[in-house]
Amino acid sequence: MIKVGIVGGTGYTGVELLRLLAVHPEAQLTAITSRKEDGLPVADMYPSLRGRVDLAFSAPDKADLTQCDVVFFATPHGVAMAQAPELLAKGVKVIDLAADFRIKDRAVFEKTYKIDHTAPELLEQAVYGLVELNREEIKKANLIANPGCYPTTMQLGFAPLLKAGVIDAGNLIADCKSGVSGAGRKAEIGILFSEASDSFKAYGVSGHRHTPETSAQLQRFTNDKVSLIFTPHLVPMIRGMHSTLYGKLTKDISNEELQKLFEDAYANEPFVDVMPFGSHPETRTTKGSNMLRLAVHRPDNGNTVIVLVVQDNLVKGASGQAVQCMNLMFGLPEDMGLNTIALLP
Ligand SMILES: NC(=O)C1=CN([C@@H]2O[C@H](COP(=O)(O)OP(=O)(O)OC[C@H]3O[C@@H](n4cnc5c(N)ncnc54)[C@H](OP(=O)(O)O)[C@@H]3O)[C@@H](O)[C@H]2O)C=CC1
Ligand SMILES: CC(=O)N[C@@H](CCC(=O)OP(=O)(O)O)C(=O)O
Repeated sequence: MIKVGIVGGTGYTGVELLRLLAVHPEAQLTAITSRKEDGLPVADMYPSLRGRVDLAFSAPDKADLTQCDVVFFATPHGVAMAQAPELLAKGVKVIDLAADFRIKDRAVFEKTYKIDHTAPELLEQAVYGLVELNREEIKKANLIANPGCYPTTMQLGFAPLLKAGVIDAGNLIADCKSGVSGAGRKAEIGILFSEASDSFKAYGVSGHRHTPETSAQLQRFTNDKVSLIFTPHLVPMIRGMHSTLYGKLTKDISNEELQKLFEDAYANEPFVDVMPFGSHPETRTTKGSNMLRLAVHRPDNGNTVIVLVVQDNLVKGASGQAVQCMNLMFGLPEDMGLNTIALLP
């Protein structure tokens, strides 16, 4: 059994890790931290876990994380970088759901997150945990930088087009919508029920921290300079993400060939569903599951290709993706513990 620690077990991605790992056949939950809920049984806070998780939360400084085989950080940016060096030195694998190790360029990270990086020596060894685009590296990794939720949709949607060289890398547009759980479990005016439940708005339009992360990763797939415009929106739902991606075609290519690019790219992927050309994927078809669905469109057979991508931000966009990485890092079947079908309606 793999002994698992979770730092930040009370947050949304933390409890999602608990939901997935409590029924994972090879995972043994060993330590779950919370600064605020030290000593409280996990199932008292989350009764959905009654009979499944019999641990109590412990304060991070009391939890002996070094006894774990792997520690997930489901914490704000800046927490994992403080503890990862010691854990890695003691042979514990680390999977960070925050951004501490996602951007290789320290200066870009510090400018984007306005945090001084305290473990820059680990940036090079960290492996970006987007399995479909980085599987072999993840298998060998000790330190995973789990991708952001929006970047997962943008990369899986744009990558096949960039790899095939059929769109203008300098003209990528992503119009993305997230459910409110994407903002985490915290008290903040903008995510109160009466503020967010019957309304719809864009945010971060002049610059969101996921743009440098996504651009740097997409740059791996083309020699042309990537230029991405990314506009996130907050939608009145709890879970779910819908990204509408626009690319300008630069090659003469048929709709069938476009569709085939995606079908070939994801033919053997258990967690990417390429729907028939012209489909309209719905976020609810991914709710609670690790599946990401996408569909290709080409309005009026013109020179714009549109890729619609949906996922559950807390599963494929965060904790499910992290467990997918864990499975690979420990030589387990990639889909172990992740085969839940989405909730409908
Ligand atoms: N929500 C989402 O859809 C996604 C989130 N992410 C990323 O995952 C990470 C976690 O997100 P989310 O679960 O939404 O966040 P939440 O705000 O819901 O939870 C944060 C957790 O971290 C703990 N925590 C906060 N500060 C510290 C600290 N200094 N040291 C130790 N523990 C701390 C909190 O518990 P306590 O205060 O009791 O210690 C809490 O359990 C973030 O970096 C986020 O950006 C990534 C993809 C998607
Ligand atoms: C709705 C909402 O607020 N979403 C978050 C995205 C959270 C996330 O996945 O990103 P990181 O891990 O990079 O923080 C936001 O836009 O900040």
